[in-house]
Amino acid sequence: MDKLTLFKQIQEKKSFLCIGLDTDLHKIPKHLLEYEDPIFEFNKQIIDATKDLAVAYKPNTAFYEALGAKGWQSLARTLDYIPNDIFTIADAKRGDIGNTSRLYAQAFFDRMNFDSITVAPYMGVDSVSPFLSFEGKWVILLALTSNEGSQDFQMIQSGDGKPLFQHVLEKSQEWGSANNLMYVVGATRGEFIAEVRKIVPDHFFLVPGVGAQGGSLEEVAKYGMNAHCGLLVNSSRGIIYASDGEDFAQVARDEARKLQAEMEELLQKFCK
Ligand SMILES: O=c1ccn([C@@H]2O[C@H](COP(=O)(O)O)[C@@H](O)[C@H]2O)c(=O)[nH]1
Repeated sequence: MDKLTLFKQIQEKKSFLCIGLDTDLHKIPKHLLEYEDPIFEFNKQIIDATKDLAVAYKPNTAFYEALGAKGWQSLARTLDYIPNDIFTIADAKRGDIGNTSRLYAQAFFDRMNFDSITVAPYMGVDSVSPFLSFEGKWVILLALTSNEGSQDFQMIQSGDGKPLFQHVLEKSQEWGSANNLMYVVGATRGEFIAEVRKIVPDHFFLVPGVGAQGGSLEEVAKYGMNAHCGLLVNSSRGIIYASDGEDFAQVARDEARKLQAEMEELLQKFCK
């Protein structure tokens, strides 16, 4: 999916919501365990209940990989079930020496046909470029993550006074463009979102950290939105585990709807 198509979806749905499918056998409603593939059944019902409110779905691959071959199967079935006009993100945080990265890219882009994958920048250009060579696909590079440990390396200042995340943003612009490269910027890092936006004015950000991690959606939109919205804001647990009863899909919809309604107002206010 290209940038303008993504923006069109955002305009039509009045939403920049990404729903995280962090589906855990221990957290899904007990009655689903009777199904042959409970993970897929859960995802299917969440997708059915929210597909008019979300512009992206983001399965975090760890939740599927942990289940071995069966988990990979549930992931593939889930991906196939997501409507074609909704952007898909493999939150896999990959990156290795070039020939290995190429195989990761083949796995997620050819074998599974995800639109995008999250990639760690730490190993540099040859670890990221193989993902960028896939026409029509996106790399979402970890820039400033939402977790506490982001302080450990991403905030370290080099001799020129710039934090490491700034080097990641600047250097990686030599590798890709706003048409195939997005950045992960955590909602919990509100104070830095404006700075990041100055460095990469046109790129989309994938913003995790609202909901369960406590980041502010209003702040993210105020400091991060650009003329094409430029934001995909993710919520996983806050939506998919809002109820563990038989009503889980309806309650997930209610939570997604609350975020979408807020997003509609924020788009009117800041998307200029
Ligand atoms: O900086 C990052 C990068 C990725 N994540 C992932 O996003 C979701 C967040 O889930 P919530 O339940 O909405 O907190 C999860 O898959 C993380 O692995 C992140 O949180 N921060």
